[in-house]
Amino acid sequence: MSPVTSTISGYPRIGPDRELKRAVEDHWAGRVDAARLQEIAAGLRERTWRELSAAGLTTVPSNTFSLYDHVLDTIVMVGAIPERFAGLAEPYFTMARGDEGVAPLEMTKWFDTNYHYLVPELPPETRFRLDWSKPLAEYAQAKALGIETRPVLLGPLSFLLLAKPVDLGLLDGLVEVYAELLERLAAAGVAEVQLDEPVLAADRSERELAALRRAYDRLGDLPSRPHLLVSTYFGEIGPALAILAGTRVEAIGLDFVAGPGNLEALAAIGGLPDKTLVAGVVDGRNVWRADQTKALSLCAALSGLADRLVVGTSCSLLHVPLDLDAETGLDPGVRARLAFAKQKVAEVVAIGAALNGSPAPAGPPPAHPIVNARVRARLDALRDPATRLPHAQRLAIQRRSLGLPPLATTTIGSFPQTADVRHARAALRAGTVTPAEYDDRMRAEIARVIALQEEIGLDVLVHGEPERNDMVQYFAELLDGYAVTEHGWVQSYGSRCVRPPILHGDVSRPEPMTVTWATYAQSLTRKPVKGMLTGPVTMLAWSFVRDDQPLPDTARQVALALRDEIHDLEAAGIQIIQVDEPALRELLPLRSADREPYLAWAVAAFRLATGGVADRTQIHTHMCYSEFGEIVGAIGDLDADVSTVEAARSRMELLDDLRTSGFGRGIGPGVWDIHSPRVPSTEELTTALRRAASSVDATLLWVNPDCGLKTRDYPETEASLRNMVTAAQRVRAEIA
Ligand SMILES: Nc1nc2c(c(=O)[nH]1)N[C@@H](CNc1ccc(C(=O)N[C@@H](CCC(=O)N[C@@H](CCC(=O)N[C@@H](CCC(=O)O)C(=O)O)C(=O)O)C(=O)O)cc1)CN2
Ligand code: MET
Ligand SMILES: [Zn+2]
Repeated sequence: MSPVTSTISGYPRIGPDRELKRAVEDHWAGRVDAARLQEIAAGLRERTWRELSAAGLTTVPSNTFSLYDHVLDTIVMVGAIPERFAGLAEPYFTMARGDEGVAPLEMTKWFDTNYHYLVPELPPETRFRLDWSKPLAEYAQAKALGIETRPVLLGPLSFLLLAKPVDLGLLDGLVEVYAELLERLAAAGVAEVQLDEPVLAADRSERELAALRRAYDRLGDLPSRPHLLVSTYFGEIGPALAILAGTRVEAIGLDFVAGPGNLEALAAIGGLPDKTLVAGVVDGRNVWRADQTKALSLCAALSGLADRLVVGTSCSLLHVPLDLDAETGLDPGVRARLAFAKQKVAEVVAIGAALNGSPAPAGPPPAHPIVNARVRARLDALRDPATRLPHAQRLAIQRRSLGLPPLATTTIGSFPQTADVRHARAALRAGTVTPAEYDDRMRAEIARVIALQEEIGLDVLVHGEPERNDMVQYFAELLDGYAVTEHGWVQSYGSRCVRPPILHGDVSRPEPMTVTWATYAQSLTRKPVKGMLTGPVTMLAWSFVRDDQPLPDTARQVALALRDEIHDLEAAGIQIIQVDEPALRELLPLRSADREPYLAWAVAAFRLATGGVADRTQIHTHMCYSEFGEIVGAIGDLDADVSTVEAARSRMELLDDLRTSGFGRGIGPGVWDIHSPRVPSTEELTTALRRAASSVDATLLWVNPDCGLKTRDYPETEASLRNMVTAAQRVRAEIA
């Protein structure tokens, strides 16, 4: 058999010090021109290719870089820029962010990750046209450096199925654009192209599978084209495997981490005797070092199931931080078990070398996770922890004690994270301000935010979350069993990044985490101030989690810590407590058969956290994503009194889902999209509220933005909130 080779399917784009974030944001602010931005981007790409090729990978990918998002790049590549952006100075960034006159494209989660992509808009009359400048330029740039690369493209079926509306009738036209692209890339010297088809990890209809066959039969039959690698990731490929095996594509990429069943599936079709298998054995989604023994025996089994074997990552390394070497503050016992992107590349190379006869690399040291016997005993004892009255009765009690108007106005929690606030935190880290001085600055910020909300006339206030670097990291820093990184940034959307904490042991709460901030804020106003917490599912979804115990067990530990926090907030006089679960939808399994058990433990964890409060305490939750319909039942099962949800970018589609499900609880459909600096007018907010009030009872309807305001600036935030309060007053008067 031919020697085993190695590759990866993608790499972080943001740079070791988030250079891309800074360059792009400086460009938006007018401080960096387009040419300089391209130069910085080219420098980052060069660095990546040199690093990957020096690490010893057999093939290095290109076109995995993006200034904002690779789906947006694909929209440009196939000429699917919607009419309203034509003729603008910078259609690319305007599609992503919108501007005063133009609404941006909808943004949503990339499968079950915390990465967000822009949703292609494909009206039926769409005519695709090739713009191959980006993949070609990146290939040529690498080639000029002496590095031969494999351009990575989002495959045509995934592009269509991620679009709105989904119209398979557009497939043939789209495939012709890909055909033209492949022919041109071949002429430019490209030997192999990777086409990503992650949609194959989710359930697909017969029609969609037929479309897959048609697309790859056509591309496979092209007389002059590069070799084709069709990659799937984030799960098991299912019936699409036999279809792809029957086409002329030369290679198939499978994820053996999220999709262990892919091994059996391969065996069941008799392997890929005439194809290359790119085996995703190193986890691209988590930060634990690979178990080399396991990986080697898996690869040994796989090598009998294909003509050639390539060792790879389970998916793009976009989802893990760049380099563990940058971390100096981690506990050595935890650190010794970690691998970030750079280290994972080395693992891929080492596994490949071992399969070719080099000595096998050492595996990670054994784990000794923190075990907290008290937490385990308490969880065992808490069997049915919910003690509340049915929600309709609770709402009546809360209505009397809170005395809120119909269409009550509120916000989702965070107010703009000003440069001042971030500087203060940076100064605390650097030791140039003391913890007491830092606390004073945060209190001053909270006082300012409370006064502003009073003045604008909001009904339910928030403290603004200035003390939180991030809604997950903040809690991870205060909980035992979690570690945080200094430089472990991962792109979430566009220029926005997060440092997912690492949950490595049993979780417990040494002391209250939010009570002093919440009670300080409440002391400044007679209006109710919401306590603000991050829910158990989101605390897991946006962290790297231990893989030595089932996720539901870990969720219960986090939930217990939150339950204690909620108890303390209630005891301190906080009447409304919001437990954010923006990631509830994100973790929904891609295959429908796995959804019910997931939703059961996710809902149980939320209820464990929130089910211990008195009936007069109002529990809110918040979620931000579209495609709310799929989980509307589970949202009811959470048994929160009020749910505020994202709705603006998807034009309030969720109201229809709610009407048909008989929701019956408080609901705040977000009336404006906070991902864009655009200020919504009073008129458009009024229209949105009228529409909402026509499907939801006014006493159940809340008025709020789509999500927290931390990424916005003050001028647009104030203007938008004022318009929102005016719109709420108008519609209140109309229905009175
Ligand atoms: N974890 C997570 N996932 C999420 C969300 C979320 O809020 N959190 N929201 C949804 C949308 N995703 C988002 C992801 C990131 C951000 C975001 O604002 N990120 C910030 C960083 C937030 C942060 O960690 N801030 C730190 C560090 C800030 C920083 O960059 N400091 C400078 C120094 C700054 C100074 O001196 O002024 C530095 O370290 O170099 C802090 O405030 O302490 C950013 O990219 O700019 C927003 C939304 C879905 N997923
Ligand atoms: C991504 S959901 C954000 C919820 C959080 N309370 C905030 O307002 O920032
Ligand atoms: Zn949100």
